[in-house]
Amino acid sequence: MTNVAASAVSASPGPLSPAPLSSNPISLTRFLIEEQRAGHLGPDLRLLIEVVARACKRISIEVGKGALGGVLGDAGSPGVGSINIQGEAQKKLDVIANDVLLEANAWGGHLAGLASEEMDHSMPITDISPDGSPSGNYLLLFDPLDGSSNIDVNISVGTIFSVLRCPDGVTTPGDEHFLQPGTAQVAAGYCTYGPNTTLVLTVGHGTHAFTLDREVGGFMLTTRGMRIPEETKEFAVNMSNQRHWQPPMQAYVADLLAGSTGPRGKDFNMRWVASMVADVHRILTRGGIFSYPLDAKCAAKGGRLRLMYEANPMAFLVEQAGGAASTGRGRMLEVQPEGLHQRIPVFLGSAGEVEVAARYHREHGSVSA
Ligand SMILES: O=P(O)(O)OC[C@H]1O[C@](O)(COP(=O)(O)O)[C@@H](O)[C@@H]1O
Ligand SMILES: [Mg+2]
Ligand SMILES: [Mg+2]
Repeated sequence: MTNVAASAVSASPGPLSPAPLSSNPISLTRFLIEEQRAGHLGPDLRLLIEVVARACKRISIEVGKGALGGVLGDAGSPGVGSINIQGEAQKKLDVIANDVLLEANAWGGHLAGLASEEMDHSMPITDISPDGSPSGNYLLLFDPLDGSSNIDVNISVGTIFSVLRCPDGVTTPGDEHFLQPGTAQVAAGYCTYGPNTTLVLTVGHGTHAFTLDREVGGFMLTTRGMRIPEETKEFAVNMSNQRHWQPPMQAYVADLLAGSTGPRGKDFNMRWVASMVADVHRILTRGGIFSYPLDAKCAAKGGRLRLMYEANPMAFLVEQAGGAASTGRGRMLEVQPEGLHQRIPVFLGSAGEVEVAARYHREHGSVSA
């Protein structure tokens, strides 16, 4: 059978022609089987990732319903609302996405336990599985819907996840068993629900992107081995927090803003989606630095972003794409977590620029969290 799209492309070569469509796209399933054959993951982890990907597909459908599906707005009853463990108002889609991930993983997620940004404590799978037994040896952590503040205005949101091993001999894991440094992650990924739905994944052998083919109903490999350029002229930060920043961040951003007239000797552009998934996806695609530093507003909590649900999985993905991830004081993945919902300052993206930000932290006084 002729691939009509491919032949149409090849009939009009030229500098503006899109790349020819592959006539034989690689599905997520086939990719994972190839990774298993290469010894990069075992069958249980492969199936666990398939379950999470299916859940993300389901969340994508829910997000896509928008105002027509009654999924926008706050969770809870009108005027009362619902507050999560983070002290943040929950959106209906925060709750829906969390429920989708819980249900998917209770029915065969190959897990011993899971933890969610939206839940006070972790949950052993024995509490939710149909037959009351753990179904595997892994621990799954997720931010079911990242960028909640963007849901109602139709801007990209996403799901972030991280997979750890359940410690040997533990069949009913508690919160303490999840407190492993990011270097212990065996897989991490996110799914962005934007103009298209893209799943970005690492099992420790590169970072790869899959786009949801809505006609086929599955994720197809669209970028094998994402690479973040080492240098950049683009930064992402919530500038409205500027007056609350500490001296190192004040100095760093002042020099970025000074551009070609300052010590950096080049002009920088700024982007801020306010959905970490979307900002990180841009950086994985074309480079840049993403930062959420410590500021006076979040200092008591240790930072704004969550170590276990946001910073660690993104740090793993970024490092696997040749980038770097830091707290400003050290490598993100080496932080020993002290709490399931711990927060942390984040600098990640192009390795050269992350090192520059870390240097400002070394040279302009210490960060106090
Ligand atoms: O409100 P701000 O300061 O722009 O913060 C935006 C940050 O908060 C987050 O939305 C937090 O995620 P949640 O929506 O999961 O709470 C990040 O995605 C994003 O980088
Ligand atoms: Mg989030
Ligand atoms: Mg969230």
